[in-house]
Amino acid sequence: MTSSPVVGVLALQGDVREHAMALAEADAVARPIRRPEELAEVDALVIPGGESTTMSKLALLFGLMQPLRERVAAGMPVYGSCAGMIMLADKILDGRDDQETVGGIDMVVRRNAFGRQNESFEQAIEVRGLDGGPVHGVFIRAPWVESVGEGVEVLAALDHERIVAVRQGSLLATSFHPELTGDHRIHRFFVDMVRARA
Ligand SMILES: NC(=O)CC[C@H](N)C(=O)O
Repeated sequence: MTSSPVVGVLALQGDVREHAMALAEADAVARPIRRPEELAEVDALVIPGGESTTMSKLALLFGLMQPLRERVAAGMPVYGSCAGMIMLADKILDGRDDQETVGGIDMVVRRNAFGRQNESFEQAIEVRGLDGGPVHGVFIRAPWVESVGEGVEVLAALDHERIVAVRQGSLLATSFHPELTGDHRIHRFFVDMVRARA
């Protein structure tokens, strides 16, 4: 792909603008996505942070859940941060009973895993495959990955224990919010994944 890939940002809820700006910095064309027709037109998608229960509800209401699953099954690259990570999990813990996910990554993700004492915090994180030193990890009522299946590559873990970044094929997920830091390396990494696939 020589021209810039078109990357949608799921715009039902959450920090859409920040991701769109980070994608633009990473040389992608960003577009907000609210309808299935819009989803059909993008090369890849970012699912932002926000509230996964609300996002799930709105995705069902807007008729996006099934098209999202179909595009993921067809290999569309997707990056999910925080609530977006939850949306990409095949299985979640501590979700709402009626909460659905898009799925695609063979992992079990626990919502709000860091608990009350640690609802929001920041920590430097070494991410596999990312040059230039650790990223500044911003965690806001963040999930962690409780377990992963064989095909999932662990890219980062806190204290060698809590998994906070994973990749499975063309799907990427982080517990933290790189879009809030001004460091666009994660978005660039994702846009490179999109280019590599084209
Ligand atoms: N910053 C976030 O995206 C928080 C995620 C939120 N706790 C959820 O369950 O969806």
